[in-house]
Amino acid sequence: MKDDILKVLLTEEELQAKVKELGAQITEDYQDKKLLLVSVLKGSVVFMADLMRAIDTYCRIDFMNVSSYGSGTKTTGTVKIIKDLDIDIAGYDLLIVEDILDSGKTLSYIKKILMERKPNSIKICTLLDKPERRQVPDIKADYKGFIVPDEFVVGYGLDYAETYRNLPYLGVLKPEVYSK
Ligand SMILES: O=P(O)(O)OC[C@H]1O[C@H](OP(=O)(O)OP(=O)(O)O)[C@H](O)[C@@H]1O
Ligand SMILES: Nc1nc2[nH]cnc2c(=O)[nH]1
Ligand SMILES: [Mg+2]
Repeated sequence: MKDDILKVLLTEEELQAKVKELGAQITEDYQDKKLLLVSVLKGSVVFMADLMRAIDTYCRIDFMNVSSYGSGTKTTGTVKIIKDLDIDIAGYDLLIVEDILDSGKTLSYIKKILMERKPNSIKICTLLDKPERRQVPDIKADYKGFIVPDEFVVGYGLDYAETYRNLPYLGVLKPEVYSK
């Protein structure tokens, strides 16, 4: 698997340090709130698992599965709900946890449908932001780890054709991997 990586963009240490920083900020901001962390499957699970342990205040967690990329590297533009939340979110302070904000279609769709359910507040925490590829201009992250260049990145939860999610770092694949 390592042989498929062209370059490492963010090391395991850099990722872990940033997650600690984000967790500390969220801990401070949500002291007197009813925090519900909403992880968007599957990409955000690795970040979510680390982030929730870096947060030192009361919180609950829930998961939603939405998919728009299929097995390719380009958004299909259509976001589908595959699994909805279990919890009724009325009265909660939601923090949507995402691995990457790219075209913005996934997060703008999720934010819109969750706002209709009248939570107390909704904010977005994304580990990665790829602003050069944005198609929905008004979607912004309230907490952001790193800005990444316009390249398809894998690892730390992010996949190519459902593979590479288990890499502990973030990297870019060699071009020949896509023609396999
Ligand atoms: O800003 P966007 O262009 O919408 O892209 C971001 C979304 O794309 C990926 O999910 P994907 O739909 O590939 O599913 P996955 O999380 O299961 O990999 C990623 O995890 C984000 O959720
Ligand atoms: N794996 C992966 N999924 C994405 N979804 C949106 N952008 C990306 C990306 O750069 N990599
Ligand atoms: Mg995702």
